[in-house]
Amino acid sequence: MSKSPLALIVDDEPDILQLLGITLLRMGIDTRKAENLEQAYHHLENNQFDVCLTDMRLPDGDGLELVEHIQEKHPELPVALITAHGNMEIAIDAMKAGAFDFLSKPVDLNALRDLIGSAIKLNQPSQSSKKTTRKMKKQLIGDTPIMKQLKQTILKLARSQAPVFINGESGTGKELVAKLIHYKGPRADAPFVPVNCGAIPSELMESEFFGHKKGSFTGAISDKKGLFQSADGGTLFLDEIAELPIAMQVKLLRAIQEKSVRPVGGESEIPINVRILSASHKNLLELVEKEAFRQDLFYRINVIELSVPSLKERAGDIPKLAEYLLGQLASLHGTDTLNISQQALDRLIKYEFPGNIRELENILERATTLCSGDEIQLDDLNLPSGSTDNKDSKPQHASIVDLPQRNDLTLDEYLEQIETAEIKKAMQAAKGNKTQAAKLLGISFRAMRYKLKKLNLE
Ligand SMILES: Nc1ncnc2c1ncn2[C@@H]1O[C@H](COP(=O)(O)OP(=O)(O)OP(=O)(O)O)[C@@H](O)[C@H]1O
Repeated sequence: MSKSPLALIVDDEPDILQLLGITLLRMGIDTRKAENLEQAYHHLENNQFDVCLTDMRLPDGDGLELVEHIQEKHPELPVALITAHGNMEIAIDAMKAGAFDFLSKPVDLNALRDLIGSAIKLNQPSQSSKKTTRKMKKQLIGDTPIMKQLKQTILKLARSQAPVFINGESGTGKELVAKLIHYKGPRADAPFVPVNCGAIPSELMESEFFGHKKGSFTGAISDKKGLFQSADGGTLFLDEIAELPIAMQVKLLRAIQEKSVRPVGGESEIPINVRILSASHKNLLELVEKEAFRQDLFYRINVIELSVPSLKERAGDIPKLAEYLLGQLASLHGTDTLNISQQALDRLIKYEFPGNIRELENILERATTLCSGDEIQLDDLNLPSGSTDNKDSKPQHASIVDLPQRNDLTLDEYLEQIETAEIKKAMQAAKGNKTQAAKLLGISFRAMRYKLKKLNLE
């Protein structure tokens, strides 16, 4: 028979210790109880725990000290803090210090069960890793020091429930990193729900995020679950979070803080248990300073910030990446994997990659089509000549070239012509992907949609 998991619970109020103990016992978890730090340290020395739950205020110190002690002496042990209601600052500090999660007082027993359940799963990695392998078809390739460090951080963050903000240039792999954090953690069996915040029309946002009730607005022909509910038990990945309109930022903050949502037209709140990961290629702090992003939401989602390096910063990974991506293309097309000539590889290593790995993928896909033998040659890459190793040069698709003659066009007509040409070029470079094309042009997805419509380019 396998042993029951063991939890350490630390609180100076005997009633609370008893309530926590009974709840955990009903979950099949044994407990050791401590009323202060000294007793907690003693138990930690003499037992092998699966999870620790501690109150913030203790007679001989505070819960943060215990979090730090555990981080140092027992880094594998998930520890969660119980904080006074509404004291988010301490909860955030605790997560930054390495706490796995937090609970607010009065402790909601359902939330407690979810939290303990997730923590216990961390010690049964075999199940999740099988799942990970099945669901993660893509790998994070790279073994330059900066990538090795990133992979280690991902594993550490996967064990925590802390919100993580992933920053990095477009196409660097932010979504892939978010997926790994999810699939390598205790939520791997529940959904990973990605959402591009720039791609939802603002009038539909509330209903997309929180769901709606039948008849709550024209077109609401049946009840609909929102993204939060779809991600229940799992992870909601808010990509391009900087694009969220301010009004939606307020509603999002509320949902994250209250851990519940109210569907449009609904009467009651629905509790949700979702980990929030977010990403943007923009500098959120700058947006906070310009008042384009709410500071309170920024602090809430940016408990931990993770930077994904650009491809330029890890050019040493290009040969391995090229080999891996060519393998992926071959299995997609059901063909043999193409090789790549040394000359072509050298050219790629020198190239600037404004669009990072997504651009490398596109270049190799195009090269695969153009290649007539079994080895990709320099010409097959079809890289813009003169682009490149020169740090000051601009990516081809982001610069205005060959300005047309204005002749007798009005200024507006002339500018429209240039705009049309640039948008077409970006759409081509992005293979028709509007989000990507908008990024290349440095405009929001909404602006892109508006322009495509206005210029009749759809
Ligand atoms: N280290 C890597 N190894 C292998 N493939 C990668 C790696 N990083 C990114 N990719 C691939 O590159 C493509 C772009 O990655 P992803 O969509 O995660 O980037 P992103 O930073 O989220 O982009 P955006 O800012 O445009 O949303 C994906 O197909 C992804 O699988």
